[in-house]
Amino acid sequence: MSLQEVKQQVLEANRQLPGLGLVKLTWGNVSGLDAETGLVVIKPSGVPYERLTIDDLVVVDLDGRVVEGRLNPSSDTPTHVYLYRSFRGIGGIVHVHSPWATIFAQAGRPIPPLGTTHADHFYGEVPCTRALTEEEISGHYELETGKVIAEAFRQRDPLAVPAVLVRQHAPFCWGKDALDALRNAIVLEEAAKFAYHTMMLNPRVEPIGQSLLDKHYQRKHGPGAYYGQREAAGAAH
Ligand SMILES: O=C(CO)[C@@H](O)[C@H](O)COP(=O)(O)O
Repeated sequence: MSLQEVKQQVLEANRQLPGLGLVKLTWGNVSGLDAETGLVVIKPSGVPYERLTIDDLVVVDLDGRVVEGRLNPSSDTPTHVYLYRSFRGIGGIVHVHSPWATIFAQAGRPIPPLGTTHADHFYGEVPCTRALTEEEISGHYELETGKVIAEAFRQRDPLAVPAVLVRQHAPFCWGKDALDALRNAIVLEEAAKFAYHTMMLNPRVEPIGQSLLDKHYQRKHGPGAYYGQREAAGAAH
């Protein structure tokens, strides 16, 4: 994918956020990585989505330095570039304040796999990070947010569970590109809503078993994926 194509995808994904109910005002941002150049395209800070144009997007390097663009990049840019450096193989990141996932983040609770909706996209629990320390909050906050996310994935595969809840903040999701990351953000919000109500209805509910988790995750992911049409096999749905 060329840098121009990454820009187009990042613009499209950012502009879809409000209509999908994933953000209010400007409470979110999407970025995409051009693997060929190692450059990241990200939304400008504080610009309403409906006014966003491709020329407003900002291009930064993997250290977060602006290489193209007349506007300030998203305030969360240090978090995005830290995750691109930490999680090999991801090509898009979405940060939103979607209500149900944000409720879990504020409560400091992970989202357990309670059903196949979850299992189709996340191979296990979606973790919640620890809270940032006073020192981390008063330091380089957005960089420290990236570090606390990476810390939560020391024993997890970020490609198998492409989402996290940042405690007392909100979710970050990722994928093979910006639109794939957006799909994961959509599913995360649904999984969070279903999990919240399921646990309210049945406080003793247990996570699904390994066999159902394997079956549903592997229908859409990996060499044996058979969901959808052949040309889309392996693509996220
Ligand atoms: O997490 C937050 C606010 O809590 C941020 O996501 C902003 O709400 C979006 O910032 P910009 O991308 O517009 O700088």
